[in-house]
Amino acid sequence: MKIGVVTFPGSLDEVDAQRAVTIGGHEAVALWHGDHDLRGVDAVILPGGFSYGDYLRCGAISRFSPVMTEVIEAAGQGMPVLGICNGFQILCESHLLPGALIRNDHRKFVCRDQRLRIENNRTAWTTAYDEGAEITIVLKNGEGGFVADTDTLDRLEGEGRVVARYLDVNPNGSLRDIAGITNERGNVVGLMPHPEHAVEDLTGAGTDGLGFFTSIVESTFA
Ligand SMILES: NC(=O)CC[C@H](N)C(=O)O
Repeated sequence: MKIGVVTFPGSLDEVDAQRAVTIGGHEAVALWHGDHDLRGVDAVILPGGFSYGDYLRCGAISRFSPVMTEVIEAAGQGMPVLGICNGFQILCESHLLPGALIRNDHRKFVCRDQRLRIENNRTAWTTAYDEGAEITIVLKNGEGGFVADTDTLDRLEGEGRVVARYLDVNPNGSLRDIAGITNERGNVVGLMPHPEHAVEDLTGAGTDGLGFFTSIVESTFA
C-alpha cells in the first residue's frame, strides 16, 4: 500500500514515520501541508512534532492546512488515518476524534519509555497485536493529557474505542489512563506515544511499535 506522511511547518518525526512505513513493507509518500490532493495514497499518517510552533494549542492551526480538508474527507470515506502525538492533537482539533489533549498535569515536557496495553486490536492500525498485548515505546510531549466529558469517556469505553492505555505510570494526567483512541469505524486512530521510534533493533528502542505499520490491510475499513 501507499501510505502518505504529512509534513507541516514544525513537524519533527515525519522521516522516522516514513522509515517505519517502509520497514512495515509499504511505500511511503511524502505529503505537504499545502497539498490539495492526497496523491493517490491508501492511508495517511500525521506525524509527531511541533506544527506551527504549538501556537494557540497544539494542532489548532494545522487543522486548517489545505491537506487536512482532503484528509477529513478521505477519513469520512474510510481511509485509514493514524495521528501520532502531534498528529493525535491535530485529529482531535479536526473533530475526527473526540476529546482534546491538554497540558500535562505536572506542567513539564515528559520523555520516557512508556509501557502500554493494546486494548483494541480491531482498528486499521492495530490488527498485528494481540488484544491485551503489553508494549513499550517512547512518549515525549508537553500536551498529552487526554480529556473528554464523562459521557464521551463512557461511550469510548463502552464501544471499545480505547485503543491503548498507559500502564505502570500515568505520565500526563490522561483521564482513565487513555493513550490512544479510535473513531466509530476503526479507521482513524490517535496515539500519544510514538511507535515509529520502535521499529528496528538498530536504535536500541526495540520493535514494539512495528505492529502499527504492519497492521494496515487494504480496504478492510472502507
Ligand atoms: N512529540 C510530539 O509530537 C509533541 C507534540 C506536542 N508538540 C506536545 O508537546 O505535546
